[in-house]
Amino acid sequence: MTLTLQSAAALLGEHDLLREIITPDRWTDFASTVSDSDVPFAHITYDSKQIKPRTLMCCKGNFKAEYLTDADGHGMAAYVAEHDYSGVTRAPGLIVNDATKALSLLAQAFYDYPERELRLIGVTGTKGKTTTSYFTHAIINAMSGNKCALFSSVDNCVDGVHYVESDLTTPESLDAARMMREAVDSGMRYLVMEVSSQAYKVNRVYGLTFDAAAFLNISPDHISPIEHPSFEDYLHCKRQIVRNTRALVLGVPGAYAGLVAEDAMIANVPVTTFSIDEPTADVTARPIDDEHTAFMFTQGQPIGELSLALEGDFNYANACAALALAQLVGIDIHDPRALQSMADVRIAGRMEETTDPRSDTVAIVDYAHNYASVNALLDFVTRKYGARRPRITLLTGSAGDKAIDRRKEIIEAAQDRVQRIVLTTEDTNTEDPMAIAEQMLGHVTNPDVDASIIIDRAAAVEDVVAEAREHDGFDVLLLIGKGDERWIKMHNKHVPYEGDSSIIRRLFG
Ligand SMILES: CC(=O)N[C@H]1[C@@H](OP(=O)(O)OP(=O)(O)OC[C@H]2O[C@@H](n3ccc(=O)[nH]c3=O)[C@H](O)[C@@H]2O)O[C@H](CO)[C@@H](O)[C@@H]1O[C@H](C)C(=O)N[C@@H](C)C(=O)N[C@H](CCC(=O)O)C(=O)O
Ligand SMILES: Nc1ncnc2c1ncn2[C@@H]1O[C@H](COP(=O)(O)OP(=O)(O)OP(=O)(O)O)[C@@H](O)[C@H]1O
Repeated sequence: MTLTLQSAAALLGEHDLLREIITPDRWTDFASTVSDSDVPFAHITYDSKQIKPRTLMCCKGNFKAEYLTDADGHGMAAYVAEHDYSGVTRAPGLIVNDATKALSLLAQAFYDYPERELRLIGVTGTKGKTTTSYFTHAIINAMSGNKCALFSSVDNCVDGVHYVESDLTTPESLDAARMMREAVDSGMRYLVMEVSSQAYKVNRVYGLTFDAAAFLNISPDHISPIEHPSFEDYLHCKRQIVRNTRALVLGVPGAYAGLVAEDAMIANVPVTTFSIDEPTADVTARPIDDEHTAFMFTQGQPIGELSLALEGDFNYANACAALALAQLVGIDIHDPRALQSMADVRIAGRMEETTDPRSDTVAIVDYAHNYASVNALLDFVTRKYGARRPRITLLTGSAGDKAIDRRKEIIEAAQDRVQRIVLTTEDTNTEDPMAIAEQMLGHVTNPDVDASIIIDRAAAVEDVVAEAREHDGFDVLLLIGKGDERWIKMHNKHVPYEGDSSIIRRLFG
């Protein structure tokens, strides 16, 4: 399909989004009466700085009229917006009820519906989206000759070769449609994508139907003025994936899993359950040794044994979800290559464990940054190292401007299970890092925990390593929340940072 003003108006009309078309001379319902309405658009964008001749400009979010001041000079052919901008442009405006929904639909049309040429897999949940996406990607690639694209919060890959660091967990709808077209043109036949609650909140996946989607788990997170006003809103947004998929993979037992199963029943969507705790689930994994270094996977009958490079019981749960997803898009998960494809998957900054050659110390760099993940990480440490009675140090901060509850929850998850807490800078953005650290310190109520603040994150990592080296005994250092990221978000900018993983590599040699 070639997108023109006429076809755009028709599409928006079909979805009951079009209010009217505004030109400087008159307002109309009939797109065909607008000049050049049958001439295809050459470009589509949501950023006025990208306008070129014959661009369809989609104005959404905190858009300001002044952004369009030079738009006519740059060749804007038309705009889509919730407001009338005829005061600053002579281009026709498609005025809509909801600009983000319009953007998603128009982007899919502009790029000729690439999602219809891909088997689409979506992964949502509070924790495990990235890991499950990587596992699913690995299985499908192994079984399809590398024909699987990936959109994740770590990076995106549209051609099976190049991985590009991503900005968002779920890309803006227009970027997603463009990357899906690139993926199809590069020969990809599958796409695995993480779907955040924000993606549904701001319509980044509006109009997309997944062939298979996973609802992994849910726990309170992402509640803040710029994300979700309440847990109810967060869960409601995540639940939208159920009615936008042809088949659902559901983690059980789990908070609200019953509600999500009801959603699926109402939407007539078949459910495949997975679990490492509930033996009656469809896909399960059970440890085969006391150390939990390998698990047996089953789906009615045994699938096989697997030892993951990514340790932690929760990663075996993520692997169950990945198997179920892959099967739903036609992969034979009983072929041993499917299971083994996950064995060596590593994700930068997740469960990276390094032993200090100079002392009895293990450092784990991980991306845990809320109650559920800190708890899961500490379960792992207890299981693996508990018998050695380690002195556990948690180095953490918490993000600024968003997910405010994490500041308390991280401390609550950790304070009765660690001996030392060092509070430091995370992506504090427009907030003062010291203020966040002090808030977190204020939540420490266990008098036995030695808690303090070292604001400079690199210095904090160096300090906890030095402390462990001086300590006479076994130490486990948990450096969480930044993974392998080489920047810290401050005042809306990415400020270069050496990275927790690379500081550990430098110190441990
Ligand atoms: C709340 C939210 O979803 N915000 C996203 C949204 O911003 P927005 O539409 O309000 O954009 P804006 O930056 O205010 O600007 C308004 C519009 O003016 C345009 N503009 C701006 C300047 C100019 O000169 N000309 C111009 O046209 C911009 O391109 C934009 O389209 O659209 C932008 C891209 O189009 C996103 O970058 C931005 O994400 C912000 C940065 C963000 O951090 N979002 C977080 C909360 C988020 O989405 N997180 C989730 C993960 C969390 C989870 O796991 O649930 C995620 O999926 O990443
Ligand atoms: N199934 C799970 N249950 C609990 N914790 C998990 C699970 N999977 C991963 N984790 C923990 O959460 C951290 C982040 O994992 P991952 O990146 O896969 O999740 P995510 O949902 O993509 O997270 P985010 O939305 O914060 O980017 C891991 O480093 C680990 O500590």
